[in-house]
Amino acid sequence: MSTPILSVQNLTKRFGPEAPPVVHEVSFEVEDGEIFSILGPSGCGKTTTLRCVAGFEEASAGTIAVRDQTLSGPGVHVSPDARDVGIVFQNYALFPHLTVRENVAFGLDGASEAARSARAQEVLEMVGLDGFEDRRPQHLSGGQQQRVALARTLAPEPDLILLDEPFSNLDALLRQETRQEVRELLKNKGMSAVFVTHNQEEALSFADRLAVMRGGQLDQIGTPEEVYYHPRTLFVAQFLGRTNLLLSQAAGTEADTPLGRVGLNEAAEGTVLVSMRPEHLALEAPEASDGTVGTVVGRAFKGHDITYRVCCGGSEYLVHTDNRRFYEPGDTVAVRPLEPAVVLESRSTPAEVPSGATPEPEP
Ligand SMILES: Nc1ncnc2c1ncn2[C@@H]1O[C@H](COP(=O)(O)OP(=O)(O)OP(=O)(O)O)[C@@H](O)[C@H]1O
Repeated sequence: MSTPILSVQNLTKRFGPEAPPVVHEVSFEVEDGEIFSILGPSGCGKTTTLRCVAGFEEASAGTIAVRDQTLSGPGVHVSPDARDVGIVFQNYALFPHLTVRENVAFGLDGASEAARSARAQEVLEMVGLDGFEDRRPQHLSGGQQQRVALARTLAPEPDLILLDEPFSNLDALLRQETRQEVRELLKNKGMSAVFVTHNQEEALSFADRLAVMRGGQLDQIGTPEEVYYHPRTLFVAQFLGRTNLLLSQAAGTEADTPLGRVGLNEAAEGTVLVSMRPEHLALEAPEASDGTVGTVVGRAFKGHDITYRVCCGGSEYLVHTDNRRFYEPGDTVAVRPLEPAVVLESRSTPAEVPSGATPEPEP
């Protein structure tokens, strides 16, 4: 396999010799051309990890290498400006007194002014901002400012770019559009990126792979599909979207759950907590199903699909279905699992966690 563009091994960062680590033995690798996201709740250590990679923070332990060059390690700390890494901050940090073109040309050194200006122009065209070169940043929309910040980072063609919550200042529609455009741009240029966010949907739709972080550690690394459909911990299962938890008795690759006997994604024994996404359950007419009988207690119609809340055996479950068949609150239905349940390695003992639908993930 080729050398990863970024390799972070056992990175630990503490602010003060006696302070507890805010990043603790974090390891991950980013392949060439890959968009990698670090996803986690506020305060879990995402920005600190990114700042260590950029060189703004000195690692307390562990190593950081870009291609074959060690940037941080025992006795090594390469300064930020000597790292071939570009960074896009949350607030864009554009210079208000410079034009868009000047902002982009600012980071290009070595060349003549004419050459820098020409390069800035080229990158501005690439991000769809030709025609805006002579404006000042405050006369641009949030999405356009975002693209100026990105153009400024792309102009020196760094090996790797780091993005810290880059879309957080944009409204929902603009955020979706901008991140699609940025993703296409990075992919067209074959650039590698590490992108930090607390927004689940953003990480799932923007990244090729993501790491879920909590309390300074990485719980799981995988593709969006892997972490969403095969969460390894209770935290990952709950943080990535709503799910149903089922306290179950496992015997090999099957378990008795409150929704009947189901297959498991991996062998387990004894009392286990398993997760089943709402879209992996079906609602059926009870007379034509061998599913678990329950009562519809709520329904959220979303146009293309419907989420039902169904009460079975005293617990409420979420079932996400297409809208070919309608049920009303009060209807008797059968709930049938469509896919194997996912065994969670919960850090809390399963008995503390009741069966049923999880609440809305934060934030
Ligand atoms: N310079 C610093 N000195 C002391 N503590 C710090 C410093 N910078 C960050 N921290 C602490 O480290 C922890 C992790 O912060 P960090 O900014 O990395 O989290 P985050 O996951 O990026 O959060 P957010 O999404 O809110 O930005 C927090 O408890 C924060 O208070």
